[in-house]
Amino acid sequence: MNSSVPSDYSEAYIALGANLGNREQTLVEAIQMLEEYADISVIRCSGFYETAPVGYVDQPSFLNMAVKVYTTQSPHELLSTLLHIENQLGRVRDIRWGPRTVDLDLLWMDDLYLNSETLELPHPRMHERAFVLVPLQEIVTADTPALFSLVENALQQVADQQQDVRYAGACPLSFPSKLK
Ligand SMILES: Nc1ncnc2c1ncn2[C@@H]1O[C@H](COP(=O)(O)OP(=O)(O)OP(=O)(O)O)[C@@H](O)[C@H]1O
Ligand SMILES: Nc1nc2c(c(=O)[nH]1)N=C(CO)CN2
Repeated sequence: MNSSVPSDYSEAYIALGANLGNREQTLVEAIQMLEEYADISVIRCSGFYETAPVGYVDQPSFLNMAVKVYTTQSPHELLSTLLHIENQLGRVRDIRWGPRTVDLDLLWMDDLYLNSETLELPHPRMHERAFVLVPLQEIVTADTPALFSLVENALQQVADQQQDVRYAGACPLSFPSKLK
């Protein structure tokens, strides 16, 4: 648990990915849409990473990144927010792990372990995906020790994937704090 998070707020980490359309613009729009919620404050944003598709490989390469937010939304509310933003940005679900205009996954929220029908925390596949771990490593600090160690350890396990994840530039957004 990160003791520097303002009281009443949760700390959450979100992975973003896109491999259809104007990927960079869509990812930026998704972050701006998150920031428009009065009860979500984007704290930190990784750079963009060009990544080879994993799982279903016959599809274009992805742009991936990760953001850290503070929020007073509950985990299920935040998941609904992410699904709503995906829909607003034109996400269509057909092939599992297939091409998408945008994907928003909730990776971690405080130090919660959840296993409900619609939400698992931490995200059950994050530790096996360099396209998640490399951007996440950019924004996680030792103030969040459980996540920090998870990322360090998991990255060693996926060292063979690291050539499939290439830094592609800084996030152009900055976030004046909305927190009181
Ligand atoms: N931590 C989580 N973050 C996002 N979705 C989750 C999470 N845990 C469970 N889910 C559920 O997974 C469902 C499918 O999500 P989605 O279509 O984005 O999967 P995917 O991105 O194709 O695959 P993957 O889950 O392997 O990343 C969501 O509707 C949601 O209910
Ligand atoms: N490189 C990359 N591969 C993927 C991605 C992704 O975001 N990036 N998302 C998937 C489903 O969550 C499946 N495969």
